[in-house]
Amino acid sequence: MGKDSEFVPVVDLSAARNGSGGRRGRTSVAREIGRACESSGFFTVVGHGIPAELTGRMDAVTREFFRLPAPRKEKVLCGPGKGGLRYAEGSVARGAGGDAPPDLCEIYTANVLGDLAPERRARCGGADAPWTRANDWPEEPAGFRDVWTAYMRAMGGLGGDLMRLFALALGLDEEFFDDKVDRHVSTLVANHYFPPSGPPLPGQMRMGAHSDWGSLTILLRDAVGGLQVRRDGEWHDVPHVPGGFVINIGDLMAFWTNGHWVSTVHRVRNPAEGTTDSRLSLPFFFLPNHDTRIEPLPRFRKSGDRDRVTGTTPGEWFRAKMAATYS
Ligand SMILES: O=C(O)CCC(=O)C(=O)O
Ligand SMILES: [Fe+2]
Repeated sequence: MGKDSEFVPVVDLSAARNGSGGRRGRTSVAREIGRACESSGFFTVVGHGIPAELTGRMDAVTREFFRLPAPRKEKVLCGPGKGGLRYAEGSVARGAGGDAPPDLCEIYTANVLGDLAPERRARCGGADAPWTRANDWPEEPAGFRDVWTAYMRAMGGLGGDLMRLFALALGLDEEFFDDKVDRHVSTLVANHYFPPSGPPLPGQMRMGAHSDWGSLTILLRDAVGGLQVRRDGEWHDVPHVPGGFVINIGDLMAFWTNGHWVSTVHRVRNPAEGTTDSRLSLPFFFLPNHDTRIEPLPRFRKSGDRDRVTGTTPGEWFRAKMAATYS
C-alpha cells in the first residue's frame, strides 16, 4: 500500500486555487504534478473545489440509470452519430495491441459538444470523431441530463485548471495551453461494472489493459477497488482517496512532451471470486480543441528530432487510434 500510494501520489490543489498560496503555492503544486507525470502519469487530487454535493448527485443519478430494466435504459442505445448506452463488445485492450474477451461493463457516453446543432458539431471534425456525436439523454431518472451537464461544466473547468498547472510544471507560460483547450472536445463516460454472473472467460477483465488516448483523464470512482496501474511489468492498486479524483495523462500528452511525461497502462481487475459488488467509475476525458496543432514541445526534443518533427491534431490523432483499434 505504501508503495502504491507513492506511485500514485496525492496532490492537494488548495494552495494552487483562489490565489490562496500565491505564486509559490502554484509553483510547488505544479512541481508535485510534474514529478507524478514523469514517473507514473497518475496522481490523485484533493482540495480541487468540486462540491461533494455535485459528485454525490452524479454518482446517484448514474447508478439509478444503470439500475433501470434493460428495455428502459436501451431507449438511449448508442448508434451512428450519437452517444448513449452500449454494452462492451470487445476489450479496450485491443487498442494497446492486446486482445481479450469483451470487458465486463456497460457504458454510457455524452460529449461536451453533443447538445450543439448538427451543423456546429459537423464543423468539429468528421463523423469518425467521437466528440461530434449527438447526446442522447435518458428521460429517466429525472434530472439525469441536468446533473450530467453541470458535472461536465465543472470537469471542463478543472481540466482547464490542471492544464495551467501542467504548463507551469513543464516550464511554460501558465497560459500556454489556454488557447488550445478553450473549445475542448471532452467526453464524459460512465462505466458500470455489473456484478459478476459467473467466472470470467480466460483473460477477461472488468476493463482490459489500455492507456488513455487524450491529454488528461479526471476519474471519479466509488470505493470498490479494482483500478490498477502497470509499472515494470507489475500491477499496482490505485489507492482510494475519499473525495479525490484520480488524474492520469493520456497518449496525446505523452506525445506533446515527447515522452517526458508517461501515459501509463492501466486496467480494472475482476472482483474476488464469490463477491457480487458492482462498481461505477466516471472518467472525464479532457481533450483539446479538435483542430489545435500539437507538436512535441521544443524543450523536450532530442537533437536528432529537430528536423523531423511531425505534428498532429486531436482530430487526426483519434482517427489513427480508432483505425488501429477497431479496423
Ligand atoms: O474504471 C476505472 O477505474 C478506470 C476506467 C478507465 O480506465 C477508462 O475508462 O479508460
Ligand atoms: Fe483508462
